[in-house]
Amino acid sequence: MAEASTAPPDQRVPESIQHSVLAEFAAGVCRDIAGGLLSTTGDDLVPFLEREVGRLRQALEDPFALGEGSEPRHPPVFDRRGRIAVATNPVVSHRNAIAPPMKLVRSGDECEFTVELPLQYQGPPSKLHGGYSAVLLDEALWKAVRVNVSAISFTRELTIGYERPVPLFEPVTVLARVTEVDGRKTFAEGEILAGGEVCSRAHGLWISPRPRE
Ligand SMILES: CCCCCCCCCCCCCC(=O)SCCNC(=O)CCNC(=O)[C@H](O)C(C)(C)COP(=O)(O)OP(=O)(O)OC[C@H]1O[C@@H](n2cnc3c(N)ncnc32)[C@H](O)[C@@H]1OP(=O)(O)O
Repeated sequence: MAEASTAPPDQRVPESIQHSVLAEFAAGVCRDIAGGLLSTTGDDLVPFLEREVGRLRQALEDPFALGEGSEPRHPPVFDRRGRIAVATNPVVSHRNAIAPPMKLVRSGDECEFTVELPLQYQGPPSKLHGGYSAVLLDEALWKAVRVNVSAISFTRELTIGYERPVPLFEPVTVLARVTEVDGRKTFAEGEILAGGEVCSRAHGLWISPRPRE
């Protein structure tokens, strides 16, 4: 995700707040369509699609129906070089239709996220696809590293243990923390929990690139 910074004085805000709200709403409709296409069949399919397209059309005609004064969660920002950057992150960005999105609820020595996964993330029936558990944990552990280590780091190793299936359609918690910092290397660990029980565990290594010569 781009690092937020103050916009240079000679540049305008990249888009109005209402357009950012609209873009995030549209991403939400896309998510609902993605899930609905997997659970809606036969004669129900066309009315389902009409309903979803209708929600989008109504929002386009009357953006204030989305809630006057509502704030976008991830509006475009200016990066360090003053360029407009959309938050593309495929796990947390409200603007990215393939992100669930996972929400950061606590940040510090330990980072805590919450997320509810719909049908498009299914592996076994009503359970999360294992590869997607790794995606959630990679993001959460990376965030813990980002919050606690000043240099940007990239995932070098990630090991996942699958102890119980992660349920779909209910809130799950993802926890992450740094365990050791050794020069450019940062080690972190974390878990996915459902109903207070650990479903998956992860540990891994994040490395910040060597400074340029
Ligand atoms: C402007 C930027 C904005 C960025 C925004 C980001 C948004 C991200 C969004 C969220 C994204 C979520 C996250 C994502 O998805 S991040 C994306 C997925 N990750 C990647 O694409 C990373 C690909 N890999 C690399 O680019 C390089 O390998 C990096 C830069 C990571 C390191 O390459 P470099 O060549 O520098 O290092 P090295 O490989 O020689 O190793 C260095 C040292 O480490 C030691 N070592 C290795 N393995 C182990 C081990 N298992 N236990 C103990 N030690 C180990 C090794 O022996 C060596 O030791 P020494 O010889 O120094 O003593």
